[in-house]
Amino acid sequence: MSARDHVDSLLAIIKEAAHSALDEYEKYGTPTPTLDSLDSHPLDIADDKLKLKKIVSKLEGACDQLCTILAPPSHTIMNRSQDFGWACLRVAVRQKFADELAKHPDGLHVDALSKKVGVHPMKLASILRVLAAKHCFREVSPDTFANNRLSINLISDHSVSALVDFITEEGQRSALALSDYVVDPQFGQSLSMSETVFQYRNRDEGLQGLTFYQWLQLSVMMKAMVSMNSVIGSLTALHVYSWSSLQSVCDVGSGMGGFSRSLLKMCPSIHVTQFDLPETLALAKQHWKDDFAGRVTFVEGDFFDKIPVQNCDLYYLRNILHNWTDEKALIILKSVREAMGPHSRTLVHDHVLRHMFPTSGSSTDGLDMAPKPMLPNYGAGQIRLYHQDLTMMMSYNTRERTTTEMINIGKEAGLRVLKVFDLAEMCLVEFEVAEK
Ligand SMILES: C[S@@+](CC[C@H](N)C(=O)[O-])C[C@H]1O[C@@H](n2cnc3c(N)ncnc32)[C@H](O)[C@@H]1O
Repeated sequence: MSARDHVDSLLAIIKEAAHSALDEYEKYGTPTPTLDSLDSHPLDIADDKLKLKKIVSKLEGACDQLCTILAPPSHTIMNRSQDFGWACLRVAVRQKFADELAKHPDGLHVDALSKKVGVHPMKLASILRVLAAKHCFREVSPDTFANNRLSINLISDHSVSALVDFITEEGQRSALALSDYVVDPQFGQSLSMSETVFQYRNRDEGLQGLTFYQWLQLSVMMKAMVSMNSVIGSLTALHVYSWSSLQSVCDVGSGMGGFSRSLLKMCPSIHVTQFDLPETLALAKQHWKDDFAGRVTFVEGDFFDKIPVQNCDLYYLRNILHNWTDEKALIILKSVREAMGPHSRTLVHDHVLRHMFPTSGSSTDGLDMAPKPMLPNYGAGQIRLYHQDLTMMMSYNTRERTTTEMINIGKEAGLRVLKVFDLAEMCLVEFEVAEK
């Protein structure tokens, strides 16, 4: 295929995907918002954005591939090495730019904004222009900026704002240390959870031995996790799996119970047991108070020891296995297997690694595959998945798994796979007991 053929095929994919995205917005009887709009569209807050997410993977992947084919390579490499957007987002969130601009929908000059946010007007303008060039905030007249569809997500009470605060600190610091870490004779070759990039860059601070997980203030991580789950559309799982036929669900490593809460709302006859460590459940209970009284039970325990919640219809594990090594993930699944009755099911809800090439037939590991000439894994259309994989490595010395790897660990634990559901960024793998 020539470059011209590639470009023509990519343009056709982009046109078709862009029109499908417009259709998704317009299904709600409301036009697709422009970038200047400050109103939320019903689709922005819908639980089920799976169709749009799949379309956007295609669109982002195809647009990036098209520009990469046509731009001079040095131009592309330079753009990718010099991306300060994350640092500017961090300042915007910390100094509450969007909160102040929300009081001035027609815009505020940097001289006036500077007095409110405590950043020198010249520096403020440079930071805002980096962001506005990528459509976050808009410059309405010289040096006068206003909020737009993206920047309103940075207002402090928006869940995405907490996520930006979290991601732009720890992740970026570790990423900077990565090139030294990988060649360090001790840390670079280690797969121990106590010798990650995180411990490497804090090695003079007496943190050795403390895992990233232990170090994090539980509440900070939990707040960020709630936002993360909403951004990546975790609640889509409610709409692709048949929950209404279930009566009892054990949420294994339930955290703050974000998923259980939505499940209980959607299915009035379900009873949920939240199983987690005592310290996490103590925090979770503060959030739950008496909500759903009689339909939710809290059980403290350690999934490396035993899950004392027997014979539930379903054991649900969201964001659990990926921060443990294969050896530890196997112990967790064996505990789940022990708790399961002959008709119980287990649902693993995790990110899933997609290779750059098809592994069999027309699909990679049972997942959707991008149309040619796109990379089968959607390339830049799934970049967050590869960043997530790197985050797992830098924080825990673990990684995201392919569906085949998940299925194999399940098999070793005595579970047989029933179905894989592709949720665009994450997936659900449903298991039953292998031998009843
Ligand atoms: C990454 S969070 C996921 C929380 C939740 N499933 C979600 O998706 O929002 C991992 C959870 O596993 C729990 N956890 C960690 N070690 C555990 C253990 N040994 N036994 C039970 N739960 C544990 C943590 O307390 C935390 O709530």
